[in-house]
Amino acid sequence: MTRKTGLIAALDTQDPATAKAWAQAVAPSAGAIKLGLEFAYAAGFQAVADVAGSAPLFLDLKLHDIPNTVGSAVRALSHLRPKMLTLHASGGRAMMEAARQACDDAFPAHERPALLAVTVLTSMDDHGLQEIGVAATARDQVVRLGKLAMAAGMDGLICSAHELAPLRDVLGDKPLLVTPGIRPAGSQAGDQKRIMTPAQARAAGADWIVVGRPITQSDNPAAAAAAIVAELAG
Ligand SMILES: O=c1ccn([C@@H]2O[C@H](COP(=O)(O)O)[C@@H](O)[C@H]2O)c(=O)[nH]1
Repeated sequence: MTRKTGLIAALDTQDPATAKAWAQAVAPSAGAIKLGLEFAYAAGFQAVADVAGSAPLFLDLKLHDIPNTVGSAVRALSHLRPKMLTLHASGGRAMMEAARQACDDAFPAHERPALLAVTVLTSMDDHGLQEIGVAATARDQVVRLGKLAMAAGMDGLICSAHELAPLRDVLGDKPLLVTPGIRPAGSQAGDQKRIMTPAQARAAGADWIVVGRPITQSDNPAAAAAAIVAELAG
């Protein structure tokens, strides 16, 4: 199956004016903008709504709490009409099912966000997993949590590009697979551990790649985003 891989630009800042400027800069290239914990905590949800006004919103709040609280949080977020919303698969089946139910209740059918379960953060490697008591490799843990998330009714998964092939082998074409940890050749990995270039992620079968600092910390965010999209098309 041939996939078209889209770009989601991660706008990690605390400043609404900066986020708006970046959103405008990447608008010709990005299929969605990602606002997450840093921006929501610093600027508030009205600012999230303002910045997202003109672009599809990937709301990366990585919900992780007891089922009742996560379900209520999904209901409380419904006015933002995100295109995608994240939660942690490690919160377990009942938590994800509560999010699914809340989403189906609180959103009109044609405006339901894709619920995406974070499997293993792309900043973690096998050693980092061992430190928190997970003996499995990152790859095996991603597949284990990916299967659980899809059984709990999630629409897709957040994973690194390294796990795309094993996930497709086990879960097929249905899940929306979204990969942060993307670094164009020559850019700094920073805190990301499981990385690939945009072209490698596309070849591996990503539906979306998420790119933040290589765009926002460049001298020209519009050109950086356009170069990534050109790499995806090439
Ligand atoms: O496993 C995950 C889940 C989410 N993220 C988010 O993606 C962006 C990546 O930003 P970069 O600057 O390109 O590293 C960031 O907002 C994370 O919160 C992730 O990196 N890994």
